[in-house]
Amino acid sequence: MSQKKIKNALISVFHKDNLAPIIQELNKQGVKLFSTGGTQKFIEDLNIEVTPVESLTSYPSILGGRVKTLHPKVFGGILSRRELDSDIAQLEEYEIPEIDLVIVDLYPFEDTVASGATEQDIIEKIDIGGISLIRAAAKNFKDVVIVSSREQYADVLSVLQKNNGVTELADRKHLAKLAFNVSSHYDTAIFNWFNNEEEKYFKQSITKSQVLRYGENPHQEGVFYGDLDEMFDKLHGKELSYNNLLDVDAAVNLISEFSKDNATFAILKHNNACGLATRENLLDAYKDALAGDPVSAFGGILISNQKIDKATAEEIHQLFCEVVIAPGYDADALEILKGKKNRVILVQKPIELAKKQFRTILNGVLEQDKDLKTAGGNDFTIVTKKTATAQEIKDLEFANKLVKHTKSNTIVFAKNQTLISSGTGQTSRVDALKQAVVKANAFGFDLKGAVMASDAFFPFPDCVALAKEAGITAVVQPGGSIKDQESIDYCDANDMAMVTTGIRHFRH
Ligand SMILES: NC(=O)c1ncn([C@@H]2O[C@H](COP(=O)(O)O)[C@@H](O)[C@H]2O)c1NC=O
Repeated sequence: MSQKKIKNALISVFHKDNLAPIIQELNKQGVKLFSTGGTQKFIEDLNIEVTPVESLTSYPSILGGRVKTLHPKVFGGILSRRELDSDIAQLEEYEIPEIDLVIVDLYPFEDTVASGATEQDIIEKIDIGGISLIRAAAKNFKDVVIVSSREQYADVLSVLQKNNGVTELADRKHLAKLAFNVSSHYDTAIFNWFNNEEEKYFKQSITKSQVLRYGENPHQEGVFYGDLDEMFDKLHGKELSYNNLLDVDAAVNLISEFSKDNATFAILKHNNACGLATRENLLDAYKDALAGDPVSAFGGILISNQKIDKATAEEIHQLFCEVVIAPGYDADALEILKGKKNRVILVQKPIELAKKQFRTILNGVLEQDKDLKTAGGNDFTIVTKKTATAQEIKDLEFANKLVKHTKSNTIVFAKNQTLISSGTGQTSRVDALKQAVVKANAFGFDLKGAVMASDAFFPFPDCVALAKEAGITAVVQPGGSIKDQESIDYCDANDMAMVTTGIRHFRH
């Protein structure tokens, strides 16, 4: 029979918030309530009759709460198949009541780990009875309703109200699916807490998702697994697409390199910056970022490290751009930016970015630590006779931050805290350099006095020679080539400064 009326319910929840309405509804419908210690007290405080689970099991809660519902009288009532005469006969024989509804909210394992609790506290927050109740009730969804999270209370309440406690098979099966989502997520979190040794296993569980319009191209389906609301407040515009999300990721990672004390604006296309500038004020930072490559900026992703004001918004509004990201917007600035219906406007919340990266390859997954190292001026080793000037050092730092967030092979030219041009994602470093020169020339930039950053070492002195020809006066690179000295000798012979960082920034 697909329709079931609830007669008996077992309620055992850690967080008691939002529980009252559902308890009151069950009471109204004459459902008999069984419950564990704290939950029982909560129900009693509502002046609602409740039977302690101990009087069902004839056992007290023991071992400090480690065993309270783990008993055949509880699990028999949940797992019995109502259509099987032998199961029903056994329930009668052992005086086990059928339990048709189970509400559980598990011990907060993840929050406990995140709080920096001791190992013993964490272990005590591994819920055993609750997870068993969830799995048992979900397995027997044909007869039992399982509510496995506080987030489901509102939906379940409206189903109960609508049908006076009668549930449909489809609803119960859906709740069973949600229950296994909860239990598998919970066990993944526990496993990953243990999974810190040499022998690694890949297990991730993300319970939030967003179906995207399509993937990278319209013929590909796409889904984002994660919680965008945790990172951004979306104030305006259409849904973010798969490609938008990749650009947004690149943008927030790039901008995280720059201190909020100085206004910095970046424009990205296809995950690479095509404009970046740090200035005294945001308007200038935006204008100079745009000047870097106004052609590529069309349809780009814009990100600022400071609140966007009206003057900057007026300039941005002239440009067709897909997404604007900032820590905030002045009210008049926001009104201007909302002037384009589809333009996505995001407020970036101050949350920490993930420290691990995963990507699928072949028939598996690659994992690595995120590239979180950035060399500052103090980490630079000057390897040439000529020292870089104070301004060049600032520009070298700037260019080196940028190179780290650009597809390899890459060469970045910068001057006065502005991206002049870059060569991105080329199969040879020389080609990346040539591309950067062509782009700088195309937009009328004078490379005289500009600096150059390279994501990896120079295997030959050809790059510094081409850079010299273009007008570059100082270079930053990781170093480490067996032929480093040839590039250094070239710089020494040609009045150029070179610094090394010891940190390679490949980005494949
Ligand atoms: N040990 C058991 O048999 C057991 N049965 C239910 N729990 C959990 O106990 C909590 C509720 O406890 P209380 O009602 O006493 O506040 C819930 O998070 C539930 O998942 C148990 N605790 C942990 O394993």
